[in-house]
Amino acid sequence: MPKYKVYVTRRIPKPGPAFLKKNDCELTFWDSDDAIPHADLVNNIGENKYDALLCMLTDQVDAAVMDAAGPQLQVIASMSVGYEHIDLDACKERNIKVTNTPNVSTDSVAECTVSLLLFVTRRLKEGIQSVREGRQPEWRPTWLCGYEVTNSVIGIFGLGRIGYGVGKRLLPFGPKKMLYHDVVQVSFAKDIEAEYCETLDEMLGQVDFLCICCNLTPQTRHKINSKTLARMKNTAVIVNTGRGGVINHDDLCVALKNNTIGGAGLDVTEPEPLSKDHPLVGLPNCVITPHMGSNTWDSRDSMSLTAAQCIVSVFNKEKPMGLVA
Ligand SMILES: O=CC(=O)O
Repeated sequence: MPKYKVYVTRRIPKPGPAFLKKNDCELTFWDSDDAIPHADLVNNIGENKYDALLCMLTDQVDAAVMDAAGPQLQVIASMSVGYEHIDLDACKERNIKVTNTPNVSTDSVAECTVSLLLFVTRRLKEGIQSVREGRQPEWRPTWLCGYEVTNSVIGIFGLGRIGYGVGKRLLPFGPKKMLYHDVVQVSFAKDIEAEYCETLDEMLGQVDFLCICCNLTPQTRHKINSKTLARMKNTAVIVNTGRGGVINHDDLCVALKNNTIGGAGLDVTEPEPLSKDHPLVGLPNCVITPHMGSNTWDSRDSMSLTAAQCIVSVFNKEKPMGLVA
């Protein structure tokens, strides 16, 4: 009989489940590629049935889930970097450990950020559409011109691992300046020649490219809004691979429509998924991808394994590598 029981809220890549099985765990899955509805999670987690919950960023893990699970539940391991979907206070009150999967999606998300940045600034969406719709004119000297990263000012909002990874990748393009804003100044910023801006406002007025790589917290929620957008250059491009909630989407839509900013590349939106009828979707200067920053086999296999390793570390009374709280 396996010693531990783990509830997994989705079908996930094999390395995590394989590791858990090797480490004396029996697994129960929400056997689907779609998210488990909250009511089903509360229902399925069953009192004192599970020692661990392996969840996704789409699962709202609140006190109701924890109470349904009962005191048997030792750890909630999210297969994600973000953990705003987990009620940390409720976990603390119940002495439940929370872990995430840092490091293993840094490269994939940083690569996605740079891809979006280039895609938007070089107006590739409009170019592709013109070909698809048979509107491609003969070569024209002033058609669909964008801006280069070379000699630009890049601003990184949130210089954690991913923000740093973005800076590292953009530095070889030869920007004029690299800036960052975060709650604290960090020493590794010098490796990417990034200067600290104590306030976001100080950074926004200067940047040609704003890369949003921060977490969603009460402090960052809707930090990009009509007021802050008004500080930006009308050619500036915003790329968001952090969390959709950092941007007020109504305000962004107005700014993009009025061309008071240049463009946006959004891998994360509010809400997710975004309806195809959302006003941002049809804008020529807005590229939206469906939260696929970490969609590489390397990242997803490692995220699965890391979440599993965190669970086993908690069982073994060791400090898990992705300990959040
Ligand atoms: O958004 C993705 C993650 O948090 O891992």
